[in-house]
Amino acid sequence: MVQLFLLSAQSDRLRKLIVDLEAPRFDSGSILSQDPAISYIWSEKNLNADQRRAIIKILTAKDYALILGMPGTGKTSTMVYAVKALLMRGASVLLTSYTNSVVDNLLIKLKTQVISVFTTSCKENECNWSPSLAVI
Ligand SMILES: Nc1ncnc2c1ncn2[C@@H]1O[C@H](COP(=O)(O)OP(=O)(O)OP(=O)(O)O)[C@@H](O)[C@H]1O
Repeated sequence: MVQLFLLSAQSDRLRKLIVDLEAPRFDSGSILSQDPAISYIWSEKNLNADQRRAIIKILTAKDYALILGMPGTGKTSTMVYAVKALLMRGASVLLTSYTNSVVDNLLIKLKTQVISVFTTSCKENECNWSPSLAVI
């Protein structure tokens, strides 16, 4: 919150987004890049076209991305693959929600999906558990 009141370029940008409701920006150039996270999303067969497009938006967001969908349309599943793609990039991910049950559902799905990302950092039976995923 205090960031909004500071005199810096970053705070100025935050004020434009939050107070002036300026539209968020997306990096259209990186869609064609060699980013493994984007390649992974293009190749993931369990995603439909809308889910894939939503995750590409998340991965190319310069400010933020909002995903909107009717109940049961696959938002939670989309977030699982988005989190996996972000972790591939080495990003830190904070999961939070208005209700505990939404976070619980996400974690149940992440349990089967994200473990493989964590285990890639295992060497000789010693795992370096990454603190990249935080849950509130
Ligand atoms: N691409 C897909 N192909 C087939 N089934 C899918 C796909 N995406 C999601 N589903 C299935 O659709 C159902 C609803 O998905 P999900 O829970 O992700 O939706 P949601 O939008 O988060 O739902 P809610 O709004 O109720 O929280 C689940 O059974 C999920 O496995």
